[in-house]
Amino acid sequence: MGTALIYDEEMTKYKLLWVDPACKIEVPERLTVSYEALKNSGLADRCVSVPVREATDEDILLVHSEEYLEAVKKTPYMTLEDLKEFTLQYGDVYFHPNIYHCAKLAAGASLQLVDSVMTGKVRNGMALVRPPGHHSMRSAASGFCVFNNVAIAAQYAKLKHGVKRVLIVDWDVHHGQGVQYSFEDDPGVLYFSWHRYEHQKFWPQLRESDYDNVGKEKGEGFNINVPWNKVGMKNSDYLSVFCHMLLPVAYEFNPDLVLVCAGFDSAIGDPEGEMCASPDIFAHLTHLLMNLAGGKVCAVLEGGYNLTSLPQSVCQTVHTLLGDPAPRPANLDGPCESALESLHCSRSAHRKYWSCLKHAAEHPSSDVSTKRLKLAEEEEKVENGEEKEKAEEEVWPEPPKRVTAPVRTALVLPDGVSCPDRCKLFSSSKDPVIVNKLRENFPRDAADSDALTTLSSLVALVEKMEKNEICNGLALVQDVSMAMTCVVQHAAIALSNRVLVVCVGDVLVPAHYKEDGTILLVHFSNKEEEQKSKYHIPVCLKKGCSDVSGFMQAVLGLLLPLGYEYDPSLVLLARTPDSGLCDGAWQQLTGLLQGLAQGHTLVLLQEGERAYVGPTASSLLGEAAPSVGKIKAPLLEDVESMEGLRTRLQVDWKLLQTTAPETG
Ligand SMILES: NCCCNCCCCCC(O)(O)C(F)(F)F
Ligand SMILES: [Zn+2]
Repeated sequence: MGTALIYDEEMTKYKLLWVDPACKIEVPERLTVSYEALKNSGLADRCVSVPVREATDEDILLVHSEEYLEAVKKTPYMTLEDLKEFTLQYGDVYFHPNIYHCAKLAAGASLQLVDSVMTGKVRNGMALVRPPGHHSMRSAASGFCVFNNVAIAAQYAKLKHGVKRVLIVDWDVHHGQGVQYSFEDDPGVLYFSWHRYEHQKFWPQLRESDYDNVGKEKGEGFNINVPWNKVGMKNSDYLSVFCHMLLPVAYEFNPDLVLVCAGFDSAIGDPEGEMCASPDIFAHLTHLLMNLAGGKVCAVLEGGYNLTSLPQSVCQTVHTLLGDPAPRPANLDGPCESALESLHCSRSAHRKYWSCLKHAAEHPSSDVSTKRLKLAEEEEKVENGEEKEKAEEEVWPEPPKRVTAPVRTALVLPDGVSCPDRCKLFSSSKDPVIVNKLRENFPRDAADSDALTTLSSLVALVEKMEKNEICNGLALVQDVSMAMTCVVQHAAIALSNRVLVVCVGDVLVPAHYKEDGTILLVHFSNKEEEQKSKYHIPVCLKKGCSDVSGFMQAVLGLLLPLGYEYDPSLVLLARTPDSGLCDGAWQQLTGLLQGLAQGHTLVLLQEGERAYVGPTASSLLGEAAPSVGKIKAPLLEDVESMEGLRTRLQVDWKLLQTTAPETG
């Protein structure tokens, strides 16, 4: 299934008609440069074009009051003076004779997107709209927003498509207070937002945007705020919050639909956000959401004011929605102290609502306030001192070209095993160089020509992946350990780069691999094992991988952060029949890991597990993994051992941190 793209140039036909410094950044060019970038890169033509429609009164009244709608209906007939007058009653927003029409199109576009995804016409999609929506409230416009596009879409999905649980991820750099107000008492809508806050000094300067606003009544726990109390947040800060806050809760919530308030003012260069995350981070944020809700992800444009980073971020998002592997993440040097502080506070505030956070360390409330005071004082000093250079002058490298490999998924299968469609059967040309090298390294197995054939095919496959001629692969082998050793040896030498090896079940890990960081081995099993070193990490789950909750929490909170920080050029994923891992969790793992190494994932399955060829291939082809259902509380002893592992590892692996290091 494809990716919908919803855009209509009518939404560029309104603009600010008077002088207002607060609103001048919201210009029609935001939409035109974004759409042009999608056209010029060929991405638009790869999408399914879905037309906009006007939201009806009924649609709009799902969120807004009649009096507000009636008032907005009058604006097309207002004089300039009346429009100015009308605008004064709201904050940081402007009206225009054509904005009501465009606001109906923006909301209608979001509903068209929900329809296309919920009816299975497409798998996911993006709506490029203006005016944006997430600030507008039941009876008020705010922050360039007139109707709350995403809030209307969420209510519409519940009403028209019987969706029970909607996850709204708001990665715009401003707090979507309008969305929070709409759903704060609704356990059927989980709203997650990070936003520039600076201890309530940044617009809209609301006390209820802080981390302790968790929702109310039946909606308690279903509103997550992660305030950024400093500017300059980077890729590591964003990935940390996804891995340690959003994703664990999202998997526990188990949504039927994911809506994204896709604002890109959280990217580098934006005058509003003043953050430092690079545009390609949105490829990873999008990828990390795509195995939720069976892949039903609807991204709706919100903010984004730098006319260079905005189109780049939009393209990164659409590339990933189309299934193209994400580029390797740029310099992840660990979250900053302020981000860890916010992450910790948010996790603590939600401890009692989410079992995945139940063991998040308690945060003594006292020292937050003193800390807050201290930080605020420090900031005063800094501001008066140096002149902040303008965000517009920031420069950053163009996101790397995302070339799709000619072959997506290649399979090495023994005779008689059928190859799933859309996969390419692969066997090496019995390259004598490879065969001879194998004879040297595997004298005992050299006799067995089948093994030799398989191994030489594997080595040839890894070489094709390295050249990006093939994206990912799967092999059914007699002996997973031996195959893994062979690939590891070859990869470490040939790739002269880094290989992440993920073992599920009791695979005999390559004994003699070097300790030089060319291999990072993460081994999931139910056997207590001493952690050998920084690069050999045993993750012990009491009930092994049959405990989906423990396994998924370990994947999200340990494996993903490790993998991102390690930034391998190849991911080798091996499982053995005894692993006990269920299909869903296995496909989630295979799906999530494709966010690394430009999607170069090689899966090794034991001969006897040919039943896994199909499901694994579908995940390698980029199909969303089936949901694993509502994640329950992991076993206490598993949580304790994982927290212990995290504490030991975070010295070397900064993306594992979830709390600010204790400062004096
Ligand atoms: N320095 C100018 C002050 C601007 N203050 C208002 C900011 C509104 C942000 C709107 C947005 O980006 O959140 C949306 F997604 F809604 F468009
Ligand atoms: Zn914004």
